[in-house]
Amino acid sequence: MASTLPTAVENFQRYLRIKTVQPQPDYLACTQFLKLHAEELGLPCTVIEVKPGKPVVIITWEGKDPSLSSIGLNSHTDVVPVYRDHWTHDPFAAEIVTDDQGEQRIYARGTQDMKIVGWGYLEAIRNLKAAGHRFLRTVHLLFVPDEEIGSEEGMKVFVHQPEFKALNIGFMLDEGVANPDDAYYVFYAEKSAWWTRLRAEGQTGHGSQFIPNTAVSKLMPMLNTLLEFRAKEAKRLLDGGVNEDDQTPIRPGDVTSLNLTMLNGGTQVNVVPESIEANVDIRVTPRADFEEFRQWLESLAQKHDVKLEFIQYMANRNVTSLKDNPWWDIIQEASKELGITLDTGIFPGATDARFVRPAGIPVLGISPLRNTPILLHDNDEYVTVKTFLEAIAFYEKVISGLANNKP
Ligand code: MET
Ligand SMILES: [Zn+2]
Ligand SMILES: [Zn+2]
Repeated sequence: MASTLPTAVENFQRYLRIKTVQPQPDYLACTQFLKLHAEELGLPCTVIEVKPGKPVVIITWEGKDPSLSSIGLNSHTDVVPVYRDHWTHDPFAAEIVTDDQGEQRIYARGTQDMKIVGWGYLEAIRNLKAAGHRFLRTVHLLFVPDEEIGSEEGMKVFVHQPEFKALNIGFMLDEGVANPDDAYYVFYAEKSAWWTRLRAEGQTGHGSQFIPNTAVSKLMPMLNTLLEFRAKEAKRLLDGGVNEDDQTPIRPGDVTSLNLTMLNGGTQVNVVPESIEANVDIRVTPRADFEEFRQWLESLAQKHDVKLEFIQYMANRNVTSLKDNPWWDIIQEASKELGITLDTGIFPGATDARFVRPAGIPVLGISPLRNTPILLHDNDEYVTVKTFLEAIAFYEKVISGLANNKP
């Protein structure tokens, strides 16, 4: 039996169906869609091309006192690729399927990361506006490109442009991650992504011979050392100890993670490869000594005659303090009223907040996903309709509070 879905859910499905999937996101369709909804809302929509074909879409709801600093509601529009064969549902159909608990699940790439956030903001604004509210501060919805590939033509550049400065953002919300437990995670800092390319060159020859000095014999020992380090950090997390400096329990943001994500080399099975390349996704916790860790990596590379290059490198210690932070107080108050528990920590991945915090703007990362398995970048990514509707209610409360924060 077909049940009627709230319009908000149907809109969300439409947003999910836009293939903003890397490496060739359909930003054109996405921008048109956002413009259409801005028009429906009666709100001005500005499109700023950070680089040709890389649009930042800003929907603005002006406050009663536009001279006050504004509220930025940030979300990226791009999503990561899928392994289609491993999905049981079309990742871009946004099909709704009822699960064993009777919950309606919306399956689509980007449901969790992070279209639920962007669309949650938008539907919250729609409801608030329809209810006749008008707030003190201006609210800007920012839909930004290319976060999933490092933001080189996204927030990383935009944050330095005059158009960003003109938004006069005093506080920003961005993404977090789903929590299998009954609380929303709130992130005040994040780990630094060091995307590392390792390349070894060596002697080639016949695959039947014991060729000395091969590329593989150089790279492998280095990779093995890295994987040992990985196991040590994983164990530290699993053992459930405490952080030395402040005695808080060790969480994913408090350890350095590392994954060998790409391995390339070789031309034919019986030819010893002249070169081999490994890409390693390293996420360094802000609790680590960046300089010391970097030196360790570089000395390892040197020892094994491996070339090391950082394709993405940030030594980011920027933290949004939760002490004496009125924005945080407002979020806590709103959550309390809704009976939603918050759990604070350091984000294990990277978000656009790492470019915004250094501009002196406090940013908190929240994805309103509780009692939800972590499926970002994974197969069969989904959120439930119930979760999406709760997200809208959460943002309504939070946005009202933030936008009415008296100076
Ligand atoms: N958000 C993505 C990630 O954490 C891309 C960030 S670019 C370092 O992998
Ligand atoms: Zn994301
Ligand atoms: Zn992501």
